[in-house]
Amino acid sequence: MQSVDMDITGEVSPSSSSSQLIEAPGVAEQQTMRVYLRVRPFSKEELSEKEDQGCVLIENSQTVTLNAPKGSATLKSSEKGIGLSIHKFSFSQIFGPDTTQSKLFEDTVKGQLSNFLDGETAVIFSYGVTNAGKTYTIQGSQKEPGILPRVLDATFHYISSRQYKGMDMKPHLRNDVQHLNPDQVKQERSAKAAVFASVRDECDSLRASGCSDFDSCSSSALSSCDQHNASDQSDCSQFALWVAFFEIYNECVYDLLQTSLYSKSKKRASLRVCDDGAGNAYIKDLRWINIQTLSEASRLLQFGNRNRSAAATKMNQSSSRSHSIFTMKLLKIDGSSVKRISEFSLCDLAGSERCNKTNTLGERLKEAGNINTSLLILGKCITALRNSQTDRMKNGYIPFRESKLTKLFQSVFCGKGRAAMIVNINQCASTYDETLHVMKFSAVAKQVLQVIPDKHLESLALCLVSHDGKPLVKNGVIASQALESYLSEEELLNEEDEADMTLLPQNELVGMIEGLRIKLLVERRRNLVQEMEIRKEMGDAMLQQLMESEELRSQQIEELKESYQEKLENTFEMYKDAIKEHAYQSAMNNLEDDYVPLDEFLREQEKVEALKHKVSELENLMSTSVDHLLCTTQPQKGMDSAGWLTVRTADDRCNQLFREKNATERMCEDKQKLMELSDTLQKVRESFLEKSADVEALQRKVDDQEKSLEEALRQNFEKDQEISSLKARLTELLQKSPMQPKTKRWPMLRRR
Ligand SMILES: Nc1ncnc2c1ncn2[C@@H]1O[C@H](COP(=O)(O)OP(=O)(O)OP(=O)(O)O)[C@@H](O)[C@H]1O
Repeated sequence: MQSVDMDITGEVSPSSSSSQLIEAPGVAEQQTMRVYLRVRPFSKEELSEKEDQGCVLIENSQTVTLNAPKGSATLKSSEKGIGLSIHKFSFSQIFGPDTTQSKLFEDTVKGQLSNFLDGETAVIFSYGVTNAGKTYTIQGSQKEPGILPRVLDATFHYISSRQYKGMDMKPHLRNDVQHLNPDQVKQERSAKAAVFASVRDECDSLRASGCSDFDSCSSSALSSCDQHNASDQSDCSQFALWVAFFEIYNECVYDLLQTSLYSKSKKRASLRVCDDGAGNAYIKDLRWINIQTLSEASRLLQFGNRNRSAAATKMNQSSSRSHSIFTMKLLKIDGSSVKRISEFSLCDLAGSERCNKTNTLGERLKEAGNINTSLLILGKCITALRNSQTDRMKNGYIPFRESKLTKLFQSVFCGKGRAAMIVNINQCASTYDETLHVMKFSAVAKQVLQVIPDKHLESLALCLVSHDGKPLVKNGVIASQALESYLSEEELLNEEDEADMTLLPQNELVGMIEGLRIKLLVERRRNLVQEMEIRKEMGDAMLQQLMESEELRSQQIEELKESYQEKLENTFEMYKDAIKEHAYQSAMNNLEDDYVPLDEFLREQEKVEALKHKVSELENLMSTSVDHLLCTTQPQKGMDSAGWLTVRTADDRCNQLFREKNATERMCEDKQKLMELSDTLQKVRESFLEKSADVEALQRKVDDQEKSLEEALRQNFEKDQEISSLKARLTELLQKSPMQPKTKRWPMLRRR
């Protein structure tokens, strides 16, 4: 069963169309934030992997339907009755897979570009999951240059003959200009030359290999910009274009145009985001380079990209995990003064899906958390802006200052420029759930109203704004409540966030800030003392608690060890006794009656053999004697006394033989008995061997028991050692603890 969800924001109504614009002459202009959708085509690999499952259906130029494919979490949830399987969204304009880069530029950025050339500030976010085409949209390829080369090309086309060649006026802070002296100009030129020198060789080889180089990009798409600004051509102003390229990775800002960045040995330094004293965030020490041709711009972009991927490789990350931002500042110069500065930033945001991955660990977890933070805060800011705009009574806090990205573009969201978002999606079934998340985020962004003050009425005076972009000074009077929230304790203690106070132009403000600085110092000192006291107290209490629990634990372990040892010893003794008893009983049962020592048995056997031998000899002798006797004892007629003597002798001999025969028969009986005895002995011997095998098996069992006992004792010993090393470490840590006054550790201590 499928159900249809019509997003509140997705309903196609005249009010939500791209052209929503409320304007009154001389008054601020209001319009919803432009959110465009770009659907990239399938790659060959994706088609062969059957990623094309009709998940994305473009209904018309403003409405798109997402159908959850098989296996997606969305479909599974909808089958369980949670959520829906079809979602409809509307956008300012939708660009299908066949859209060319030039068409995208024409329909999305060209308006922003005109405003930029006209003196306004603009920012374009390229948002989406990894591999959705964000970088392709911003940078493009050599054949199909993206938005950035087209904006640069159009800008150079616009300022062509009115290029300001001197490099003595340089962007400073967020909206200011610094006038450079000849020495500084020289330094500026040599710094620029150094960057180009290091990138020249590589660019030549890149060009030779046909890699991305928008130097040769067509300028046909830009002709209408000239017409739009035709009126400007008439005045004699000149223009200087300065660019910066940086990335935000793990909530740290890195300059991508620093030559030292490419060094393999050096750890790249992160830059601070500061406040210019007028409520505008700027990146301190960010390198701005004055460019005068498209070729220079192309080389800088390549240099930055190379730095980005080199840093990414060094840190084993993917460049898609950082936000990369290319910013242009256009200075309109009249004689020796700058009439206005406009800014155009293109943000290639990190892949949004990283926030949802839960199987990340260590560095990756931190990275995912930080990407999550800045995208989440961007989402929170956009939602809070939308809420505070839809509910007039609501004056909620907008967390711009919670991430570097939103802090940098706070002023744009608060009406000092125009923001637009190009949402990039692929149509792959495997990334459907992430794509849906992106679409939901975009739907909220599309509801944000942008209030653009009429530039002619805009005051050139510096103006402090609070978190939600509201001025802190109204008609020269400081809104004390707003100021309290602006300088909250949290912010005061955040060293990274400190503003460059000395740069404020108005004396009263400087005085006020000086007062606040003194107050801050006093507060800090008080906090530090308090912190040390509490730390000491907590440390002592913790140490005491740890010692006690440690003692208790050692006692328990000792007792446990003893009881185990006793149990094992008892069991061992029991086994030993049982085996002995068994062996003894078996031996006694079988050997008690029949036991004949082996030597005796062998001697008896020898005797038997000797007797056997003697019996056979006697038998032979007897048979020969009888035969002889029979022959010789036949009474013969006329036998004399000698003959009778012979007969008598024979009788004697016969008697002797008879006696000998009887003796032999007795011996035979003896032999028989001995044979029986031998058999019995053999049986006893076999049974003895069997019992011996049993005894051996039991012995082995006992040996095994002994080994496991030894193993248990060894483990106990190792645990003992571990406990003592932990004790030592704990003591060491506790000794160190009170010496490190880190405020950020307090929540942990409090939890305990
Ligand atoms: N509109 C398009 N037409 C043709 N190819 C495109 C289009 N959009 C993106 N691609 C191609 O898709 C691939 C991914 O695009 P890309 O690198 O711009 O994505 P990404 O969102 O920036 O990814 P990551 O977040 O990883 O940097 C690239 O090979 C790119 O050339």
